[in-house]
Amino acid sequence: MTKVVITIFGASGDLAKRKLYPSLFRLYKSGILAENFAVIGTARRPWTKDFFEQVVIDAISNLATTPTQASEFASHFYYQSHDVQDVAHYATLKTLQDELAETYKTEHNKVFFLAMAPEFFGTITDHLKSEQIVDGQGFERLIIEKPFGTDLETAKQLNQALSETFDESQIFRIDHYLGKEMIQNIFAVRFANILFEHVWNREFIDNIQITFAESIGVEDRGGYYDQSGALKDMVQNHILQVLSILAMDKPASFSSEDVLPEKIKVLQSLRVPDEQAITENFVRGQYQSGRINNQDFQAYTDEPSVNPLSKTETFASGVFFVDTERFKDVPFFFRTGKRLTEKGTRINIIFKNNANIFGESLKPNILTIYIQPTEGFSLQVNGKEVGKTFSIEPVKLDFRHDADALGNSPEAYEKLIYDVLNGDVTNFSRWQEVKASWELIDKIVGSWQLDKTPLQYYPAGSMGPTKSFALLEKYDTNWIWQPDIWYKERGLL
Ligand SMILES: NC(=O)C1=CN([C@@H]2O[C@H](COP(=O)(O)OP(=O)(O)OC[C@H]3O[C@@H](n4cnc5c(N)ncnc54)[C@H](OP(=O)(O)O)[C@@H]3O)[C@@H](O)[C@H]2O)C=CC1
Ligand SMILES: O=C1O[C@H](COP(=O)(O)O)[C@@H](O)[C@H](O)[C@H]1O
Repeated sequence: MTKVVITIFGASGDLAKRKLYPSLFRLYKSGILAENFAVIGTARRPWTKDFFEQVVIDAISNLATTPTQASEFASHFYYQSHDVQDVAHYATLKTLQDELAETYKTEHNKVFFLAMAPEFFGTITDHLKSEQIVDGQGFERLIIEKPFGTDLETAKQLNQALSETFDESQIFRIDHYLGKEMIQNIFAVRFANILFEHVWNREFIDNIQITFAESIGVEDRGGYYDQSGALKDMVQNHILQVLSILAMDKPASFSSEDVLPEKIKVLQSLRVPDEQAITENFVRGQYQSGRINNQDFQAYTDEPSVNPLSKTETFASGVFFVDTERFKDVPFFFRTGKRLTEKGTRINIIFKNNANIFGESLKPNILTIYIQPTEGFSLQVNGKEVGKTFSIEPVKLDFRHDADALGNSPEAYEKLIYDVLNGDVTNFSRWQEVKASWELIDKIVGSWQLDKTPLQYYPAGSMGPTKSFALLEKYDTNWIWQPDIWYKERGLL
């Protein structure tokens, strides 16, 4: 049971309501948060404690077993109307925090969750220090949301600002993909199976394919997204984090002290492409109007808050190389985009074909890690086709479940908040990782901004521009995964 006061900046926002309150409630139901915790919610709007409690109750209504359970949980929530730019408000916050520490006997342990626009992060942490809300008593941890900067320079400035108040071990940079069940499961697949551990290298792996496909568009986030684009929104953080887990060397133990340096080593070993390699090896796309599941969708440039002349990419694809002994010259292909055929987050590890005794070319072994919407693994292996003659056919060993149907698969945020309460930084991005990934992404963004790689258009409901398929053909391979509809349209299913 953790003793703590958690202060949420941005308590009236979307993230707080959709993710944070349900996650805190699950931790409450499982007893990790019990009597000795309180939550201070802050935002500018003038809510009362009663109103805030009701907001929290509404946010957890589908998770609570009884109304009493929901209201007991919500009674731990306190609201403080607060403009983060106004120093005077921090004095009131300090008083409330000290009172709650006494009332709930939290031993002055504190967590600060910055669930607001990143431009406020530095201001908040400065005031937390100057007004002695961070006072050196108990544990003091800071959780911050993405994006961590918009390029290397702004990321450095932000990091410098945060480090005036918190040291690196106190900063938890959220990448919610690191809280996903199947992303964490990559560690188990790689290091708990002798079957994979010894073949996880350039000698046996031909290529790795990472697909993070979304069928949604930019929804109501056009303003943010148009300044960001797929590369910064999904690749700089989530895809490179996942790649670092896939490519890392075996850590001496499964502790943050051993795991994180291995991940950092991968990100620092990413080959930085020159101009020519960027043009040849990376694809940027933007969706036009199209149909998904018999529904019409408008083009990206017609979305609200998007510049009608925007050249922002809603799709990014390419190939990364990790110059380590383990993976030198093995292509790590990736693609991610909005308004693609369907939501599908998965990783395919394609093994090399060995010389065989059967006199025919065989299909490769393929390990697929399904991240969402279903979770699980499959392994394509070759077997004998049933019958009198002897021929080989690939079969799939498949283990999958629907995370929602299972109902107890903890939300990524629940797992990550649990880690913060335990002071475990393993599933958070360290500054050196962020720095290394921006160094690479800045290079590509710079080239794209000069329009050296032409923007490719794709219809909503497709799997992105044809150039993304041509890229893999250049490397004598294909995207292993396509949605069923893709095969149907080509008469292959
Ligand atoms: N929503 C999501 O699913 C995700 C969000 N994120 C990140 O999380 C952060 C928050 O996102 P989201 O919840 O969607 O944003 P919202 O716009 O929904 O919420 C912003 C919050 O900040 C408060 N706020 C704004 N200005 C001030 C101010 N000057 N002083 C005090 N409070 C202020 C708002 O309340 P009020 O207006 O009352 O002041 C509101 O509570 C962002 O960094 C975003 O990138 C990351 C991944 C997913
Ligand atoms: O960080 C982000 O992630 C979501 C996709 O997350 P998922 O958990 O639903 O796969 C993406 O839609 C959003 O643009 C991006 O900011």
